[in-house]
Amino acid sequence: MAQLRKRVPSRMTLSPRVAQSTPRITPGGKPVKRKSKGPFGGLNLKEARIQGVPERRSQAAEKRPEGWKGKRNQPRSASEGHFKALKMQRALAPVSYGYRTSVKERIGQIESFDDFPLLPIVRDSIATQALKGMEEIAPTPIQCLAIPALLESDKGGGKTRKKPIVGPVEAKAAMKEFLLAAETGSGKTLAYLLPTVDAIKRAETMDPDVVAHKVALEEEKRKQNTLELEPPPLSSQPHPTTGRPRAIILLPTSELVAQVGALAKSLSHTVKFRAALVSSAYSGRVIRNRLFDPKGIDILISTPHLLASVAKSDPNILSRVTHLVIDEADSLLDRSFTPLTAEIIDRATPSLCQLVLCSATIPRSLDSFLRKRFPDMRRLTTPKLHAIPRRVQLGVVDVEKDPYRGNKNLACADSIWTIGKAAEEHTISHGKVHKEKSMDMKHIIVFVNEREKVTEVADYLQSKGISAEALSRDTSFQRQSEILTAFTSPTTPTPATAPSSTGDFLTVATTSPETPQATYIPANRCPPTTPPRRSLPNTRVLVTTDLGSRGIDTLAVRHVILYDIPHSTIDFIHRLGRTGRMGRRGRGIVLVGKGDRRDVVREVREGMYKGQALV
Ligand SMILES: Nc1ncnc2c1ncn2[C@@H]1O[C@H](COP(=O)(O)OP(=O)(O)OP(=O)(O)O)[C@@H](O)[C@H]1O
Repeated sequence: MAQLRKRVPSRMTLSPRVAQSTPRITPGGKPVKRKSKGPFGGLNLKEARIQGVPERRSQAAEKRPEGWKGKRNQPRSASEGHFKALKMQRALAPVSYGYRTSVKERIGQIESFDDFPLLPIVRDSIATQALKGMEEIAPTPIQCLAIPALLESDKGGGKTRKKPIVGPVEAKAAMKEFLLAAETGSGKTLAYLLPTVDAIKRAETMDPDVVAHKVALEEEKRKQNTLELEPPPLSSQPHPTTGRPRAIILLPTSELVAQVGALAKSLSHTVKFRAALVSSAYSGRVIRNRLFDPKGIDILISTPHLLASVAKSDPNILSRVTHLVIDEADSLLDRSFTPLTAEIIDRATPSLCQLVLCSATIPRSLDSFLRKRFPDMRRLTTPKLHAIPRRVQLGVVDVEKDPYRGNKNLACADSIWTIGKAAEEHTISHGKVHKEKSMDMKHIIVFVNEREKVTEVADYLQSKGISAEALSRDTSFQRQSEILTAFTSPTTPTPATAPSSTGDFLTVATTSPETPQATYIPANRCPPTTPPRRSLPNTRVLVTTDLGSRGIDTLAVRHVILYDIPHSTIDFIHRLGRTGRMGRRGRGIVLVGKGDRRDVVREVREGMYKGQALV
């Protein structure tokens, strides 16, 4: 037995080679793979290779959010991850969630315009001029961010830029650059205008030329009074700012020049500065008289086209500019405008103290242009940038379904009739007399993608008894101003008195993520098909292209119809931004037909419902 034990080793004894790896080469000379599967696959291993149990993650990995797939594949903003169709287009530059949160906290600390170190005369003019007639005035988020930053930079604070990266001329050492970006209708104009006016007024007392001119004027006046001579024309010398403004505001269209110009003029009545507006809407003589008024100009408001052509014949026009504002910067720095705008910036740079760009959207192309050209630019963006406010609801009309069967014009007319009739019923149900009906006048903007379509759609709507106007580049400036006046004066009820969000919108389904493709249920009445025997007396419609989507302060507009699906989220934001301005409610209706990107519409709608920034 003892002998037997010696010859047969115990079955419980491990092989002395257990820790050695399997011979790598077979007798035939081929490499051998260790079998890891099978019932004995896990035996005789130095490490337990247990499958299905996650390895311990590194400290850095533990900090990363769930579902992290590497930096490149991650959404760069909080909302980006939810959009699939929109991600294909990716039109907008992302703004991080962390930045939005930190800005929100900063904004929360400011409650009143009194919190800004504005000159008292400028501060008082906000209530008496700029926001006349409004009760309980408070700064909006972009005003909370921009006004203190721009004022501080004028006093010498903040980052400065030494030299331009691109451009022929060397920059003055103290030039500071800002990008103001905030939702549509959020008061960006005042956000840059108030600090600019403030800076102009402060500089006035320090400009030696202006001081000398003032002294000369007073001297002349004194002489006239004492000698009692026949009054000669006052000072033969024009003001130092004649033809050489201190501040310039650039806007893409004549309509916007008129709009911003009106605001600047209203402030000038109390703050006492000279604002001049020039655009192609005015004759050559008017432009010349305004630019070379012997009393001088403090702020010039113009389009880049006009200013560039003036600068060609009179380069001095840009020689004293200390403040340059490029409003609607996403348009003025797009492919078509950039050469003109960039040339103006370059020529003004030697004297510039402050360059301010302002926009409701930061397209990716603008983002990369700015990073290259103005790497030190300070970005002031609001927490809700690129989000369409939740108070704007979006309904979808399926044009392919009955009764439209692919007829978009018919669907558009029927939507307008529904809105108009609902308003009429609302007026009647509230027992208003005929005279007061004008109070409930509905202003609707219909957006089309192509200029050629503007007149066609307007004509069709007119044939259906709807008061529709076409507004395009072909419309004369005079006519454009007349049409726009009706849409820009705030005749619609204020939010406090506005009808309920469901009361006057009978047939278009409201925004809900559960029914993103909600179908338009036509009203019981048929839309008019014969020449208009009926008409909508309380409804005015404007049919336009992108021309009417930028910057126009259409306070009276409660409804926007997207006849065509906008080409990008940028256009969605600007077009829907014509309604729901400054805290008002608004409705959008999008007409979806054959071949239209329903997935894009669905995602925009979902994003709006959740209050997310679009991508
Ligand atoms: N602090 C404020 N309180 C109330 N209303 C304000 C305030 N600031 C501006 N507004 C009003 O808000 C409206 C929209 O302002 P503004 O045209 O400057 O918006 P915006 O942000 O430039 O819009 P868009 O991006 O469409 O150009 C104007 O009628 C303006 O008078």
